[in-house]
Amino acid sequence: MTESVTVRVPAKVNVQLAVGAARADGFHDLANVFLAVGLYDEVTATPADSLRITVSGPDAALVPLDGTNLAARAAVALAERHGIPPGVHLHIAKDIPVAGGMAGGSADGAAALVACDALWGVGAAPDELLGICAELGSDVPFSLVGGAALGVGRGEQLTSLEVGGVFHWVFATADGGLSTPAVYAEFDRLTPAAPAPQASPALLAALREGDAASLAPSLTNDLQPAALSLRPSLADTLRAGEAAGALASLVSGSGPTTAFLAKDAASARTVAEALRTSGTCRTARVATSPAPGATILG
Ligand SMILES: C[C@@](CO)(OP(=O)(O)O)[C@H](O)COP(=O)(O)OP(=O)(O)OC[C@H]1O[C@@H](n2ccc(N)nc2=O)[C@H](O)[C@@H]1O
Ligand SMILES: Nc1ncnc2c1ncn2[C@@H]1O[C@H](COP(=O)(O)OP(=O)(O)O)[C@@H](O)[C@H]1O
Repeated sequence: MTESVTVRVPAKVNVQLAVGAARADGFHDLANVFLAVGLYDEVTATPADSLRITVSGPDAALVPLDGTNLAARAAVALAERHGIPPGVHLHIAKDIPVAGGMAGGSADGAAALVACDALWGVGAAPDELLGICAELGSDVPFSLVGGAALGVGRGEQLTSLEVGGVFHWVFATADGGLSTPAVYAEFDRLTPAAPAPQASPALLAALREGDAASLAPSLTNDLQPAALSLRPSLADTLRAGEAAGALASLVSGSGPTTAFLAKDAASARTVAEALRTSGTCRTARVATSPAPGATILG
């Protein structure tokens, strides 16, 4: 019997997040251009008598260990469909900021699904895995596939996008998270008549070309004013990164992590160092994109 399976899964940044009006079901229609970035969690699944979650890493204390953890929900969803008892120990080695707008929980859900599928020998088809991901959360399907994709509907209906080069990023993390529903509610308050969301052709072309200078002016996040309204100090972080030479800055998804696009690896290191000493963030990390989706290691 397989002893354990480890799956590595990336964080994401939304290079365009166009948000429409709230729907009857409470979700918002999106044109959500996801880009996977090379900051990773690893989820290891090991046989156990019952479902158990453990977490390591600097933010481990912020992660729920009960059935609300997206990794636990993924294991239960797969087990129920296939009539398998969900006996598994899932260990999450957490490096993605928690509640930071980088889809760390979604990443763990996708990783746990792939790990349990392999551990239990289920062999679910990719479409079944994607369907389970969409039930777990709007961002979870993207964590499974990685790379770059346009997400429509609530963000779960994906079309893969071509990326023609490597992009260099800096991510400034903040103390304390922001709640995704609270940021969407603030968006509704600030945007009484949101137009239908549309992906930007210029942005898609810049991704295709792999050209950071063309991507920079196209980066947009409709949730940014709402995140700044709830956390005004993020404006200082955005200014600090731009002053240090970033080509562009934006809030990552619902925040409060802020993302800075750099010209190259050396510029990314300079921007990160300036942010670390600026006093406007907790820390700053460099990462490149695109990155592969949930991948079994070894
Ligand atoms: C904003 C984004 C951008 O990619 O991510 P984060 O920045 O939080 O990581 C996503 O839309 C977050 O997706 P995810 O975190 O999976 O959300 P879900 O679990 O599906 O939904 C949580 C809550 O967010 C709101 N929500 C989410 C997606 C959507 N299209 N419209 C919404 O209004 C709803 O209030 C919903 O109850
Ligand atoms: N495996 C997980 N890792 C992190 N948070 C999780 C996880 N499972 C559930 N959560 C819950 O999801 C919330 C949002 O976390 P996260 O996915 O990291 O942020 P975001 O939605 O901003 O990208 C957390 O505050 C936590 O309560």
